[in-house]
Amino acid sequence: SRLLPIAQQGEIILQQAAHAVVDVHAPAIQTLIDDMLATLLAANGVGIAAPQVFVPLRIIIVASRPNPRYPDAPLMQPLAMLNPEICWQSTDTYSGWEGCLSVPDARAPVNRANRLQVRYLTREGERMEADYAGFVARIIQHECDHLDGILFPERVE
Ligand SMILES: O=C(O)C[C@@H](Cc1ccccc1)[C@H](O)SCc1ccccc1
Ligand SMILES: [Zn+2]
Repeated sequence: SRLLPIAQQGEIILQQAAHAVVDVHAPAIQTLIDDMLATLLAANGVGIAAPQVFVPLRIIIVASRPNPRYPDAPLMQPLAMLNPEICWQSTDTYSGWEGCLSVPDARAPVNRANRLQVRYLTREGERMEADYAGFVARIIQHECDHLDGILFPERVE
């Protein structure tokens, strides 16, 4: 895997909507997922979206782990979600600190839905639908915002 450059706030790619993946099995897609994972881990992130590595595709990786701000965050195997769609989210929201690999040195409290249901394709092309809550739901909302060109400072009230 390669470490990819991470787009910083101001790059137009971060403000654009990304395109759906058509062929999940394409070698270039599989390589991109591996490179996004390596880049995410090297940057100590808990999530990353393809536009952040200058690729306008609807691919995110969710990789929650306990961290100073969220010591009780679940430790999970990094999960690639292709063409993710949040198909339901709770009206109850909660505020939590967020950061962003594309907005360095910024931390702010953001209100996010506490629970959600997301439909996506796995990297093997399997259709999945799953429920998430808490910090993992927060990461998913943050990453799906990236796919629509939205950065977390735009969510700060
Ligand atoms: O830039 C990104 O998308 C990755 C963010 C993901 C994130 C979303 C919501 C809340 C926290 C993080 C990076 O992981 S920022 C680094 C980080 C890691 C753990 C906790 C907070 C911030
Ligand atoms: Zn981000």
